Amino acid sequence: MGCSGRYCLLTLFLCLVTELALGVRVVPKRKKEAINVPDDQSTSASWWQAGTATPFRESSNSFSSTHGLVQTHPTADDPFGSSFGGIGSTIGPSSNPYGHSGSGPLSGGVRNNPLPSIARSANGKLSLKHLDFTSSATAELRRNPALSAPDECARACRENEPPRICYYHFTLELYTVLGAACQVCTPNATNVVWSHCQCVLADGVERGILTANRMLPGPSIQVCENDKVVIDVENHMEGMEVTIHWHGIWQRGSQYYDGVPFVTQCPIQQGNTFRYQWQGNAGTHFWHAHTGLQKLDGLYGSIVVRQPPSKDPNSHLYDYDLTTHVMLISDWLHEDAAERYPGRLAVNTGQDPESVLINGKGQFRDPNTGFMTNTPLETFTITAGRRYRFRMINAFASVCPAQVTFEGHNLTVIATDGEPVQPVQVNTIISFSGERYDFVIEANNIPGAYWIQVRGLGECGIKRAQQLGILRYARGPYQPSSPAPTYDIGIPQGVVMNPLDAMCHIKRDDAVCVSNLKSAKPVDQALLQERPDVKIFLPFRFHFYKPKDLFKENTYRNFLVAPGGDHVLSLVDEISYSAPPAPPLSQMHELSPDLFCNGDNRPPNCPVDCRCTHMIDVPLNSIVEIVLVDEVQSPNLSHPFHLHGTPYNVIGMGRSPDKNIKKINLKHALDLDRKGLLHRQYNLPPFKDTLAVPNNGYVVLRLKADNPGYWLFHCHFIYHIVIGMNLILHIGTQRDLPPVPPNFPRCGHHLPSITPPFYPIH
Ligand SMILES: NCCC(=O)NCCc1ccc(O)c(O)c1
Repeated sequence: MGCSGRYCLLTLFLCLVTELALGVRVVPKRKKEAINVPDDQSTSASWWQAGTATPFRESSNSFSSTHGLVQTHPTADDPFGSSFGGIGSTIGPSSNPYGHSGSGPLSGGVRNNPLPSIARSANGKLSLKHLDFTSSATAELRRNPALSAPDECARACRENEPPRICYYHFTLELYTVLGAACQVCTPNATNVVWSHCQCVLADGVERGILTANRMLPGPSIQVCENDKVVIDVENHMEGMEVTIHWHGIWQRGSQYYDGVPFVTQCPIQQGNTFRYQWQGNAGTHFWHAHTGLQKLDGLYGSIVVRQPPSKDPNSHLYDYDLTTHVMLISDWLHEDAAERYPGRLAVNTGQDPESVLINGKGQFRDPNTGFMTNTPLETFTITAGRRYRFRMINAFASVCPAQVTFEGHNLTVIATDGEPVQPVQVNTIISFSGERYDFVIEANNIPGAYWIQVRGLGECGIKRAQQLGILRYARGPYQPSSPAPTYDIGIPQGVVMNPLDAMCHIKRDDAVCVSNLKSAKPVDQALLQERPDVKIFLPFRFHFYKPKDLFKENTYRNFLVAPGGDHVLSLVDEISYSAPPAPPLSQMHELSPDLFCNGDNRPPNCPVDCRCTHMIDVPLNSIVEIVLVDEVQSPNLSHPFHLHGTPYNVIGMGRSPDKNIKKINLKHALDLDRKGLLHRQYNLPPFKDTLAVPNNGYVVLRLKADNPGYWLFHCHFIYHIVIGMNLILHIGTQRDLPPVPPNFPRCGHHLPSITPPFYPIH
């Protein structure tokens, strides 16, 4: 059964046994030419056959496939056609239950199918596999004819087309990378079995994970602007509660479905299903768990809300906007994220990831043995002469910035965090947890295969975490001809989008700061008046505990053991956020006002133990300015702050102009502001919802508070969230909110009065 190679399935399992001591599943180093199994081949078991040539593909330039889904336009370069205006057909998941190609472990064979709303499998039967793995999803779609399936929603968007209701069902489970499902996904298996393959490969290293629908990333949501998106989240994670946040979706009118635990909802209990529903604002977004550390264990996936080309100011810059050209990058551990929290002192210290994944794929070189896994790398296919919109999502959870570079190709940035910007051409993009960058790649090089490098920067430099992918021209070779870039000898970086030095005000041609970007859509003039209605300075830092203060008897203070062994707590405006026992959005009247605090109203025990629900009230429709000031005393960190509910405009960004100031702080920032020395520029400041505050620097943000609700504003690093680097921006009053949905789940303490014991009954 496909076990013809030198390393058949059985051998591999023997390898596993011998490698158990390492806890790492590795395969012997392969001949160089076999490093990257083209992902179109991953319908075969070729990735198991380490070291062997891949017979029918290495020499083949055709689209034909010996099994699985068949390319229906075998002679065309690019079978997408151009009948859908500037967008091109948006396809891929149409024949793939995994959502975009990258999300399915063995996807790729389904790439480039033209736009049928229901895919045909090789045997010609209509395939319903996109519906879900669960019969409940299929049942819901059958029951309600108003609902559209994922593949029907992932389409080219047209003006005047009626909106759809797009239905998704996520089943969340504890699961395994390289579990026994991977034995089922063998060659010669029928297409149906392959299509339902539940094998998660990640970087080829075995571990326990959390999954939605047994995929990594989880299902991709790809819809058109104005579609209604309905997601039933069924929690089957043993002993875990969960919420899912739809990062970048504003939730106007659907405040209850923002997915922040104890802010907008009670977490979904094990065994329960919670129905999220919202209408998406256009752009590249993503979803992820917002509870605990679950996101880092695999609970994330892409969201793309497309528009008719006429509504995108940059649509003339690209020919195709394919479902398969979503690039979700994530950092990856080889153990549960909770193993690093609060943090260990001897082995596996700190929270830095071992690895990086591109659409859940990658390879890993074991630093102890030098052995490298041979799992498939993500491959994006393009055709010479065409221009492609790529949608990059930084789903990192750790503190590492990510640097993305494409060999031999410029990147024209056209949007960030879902919002269009005037195009700028760069060669490499540095992004932080929670950011999205959309860029255009023109297939203008020699048709071949080119490396994609994603390098973890900052603390990730210690373990040299990186990942590779391949940009491949249709009908060209599958393997890049150049040597694989390494961490230390990478693809030349050229012009950098988002340089870490944040030198944004000098003229330079080697970098573009976020604050240099110009919005490609108009900015409300009211936002740009000199005096905002509300101005909020928010310094943030760590509190470094002395261990003897931290471990006092009868105290249980929150902390993280940072990579250097420091025990730290997060403070925003000297307050460490702790969640209330029930969400203010739905149960405010039951919450004691004493729980809440802010800079004007800190609890009496501050700063010694300053934990409370940090909440700042701003009036509905006010113009708000927020100045974030990095008071963190560590040279390596820039903290990305994400705002729920509404985007902000980036008015300014920088560092102290005073060379004598070694470390910026609130007092100095106030001083600079008084002197008019905080950089502000009002000419089309870009919209963002996640922005890294430069190390030892500041950012100036503006927003119109016109979406009432309780919106979390926080550092997007997952281990900083759990030690309190959050606050709630409360816009408007209870009266401004839509009513609590009927039967909305409730939570809170159970502290009844203590009743006296019964008299014993004889
Ligand atoms: N006196 C400098 C030492 C220092 O800054 N130590 C903490 C840095 C830190 C904190 C939290 C993290 O999550 C992290 O990765 C690194």
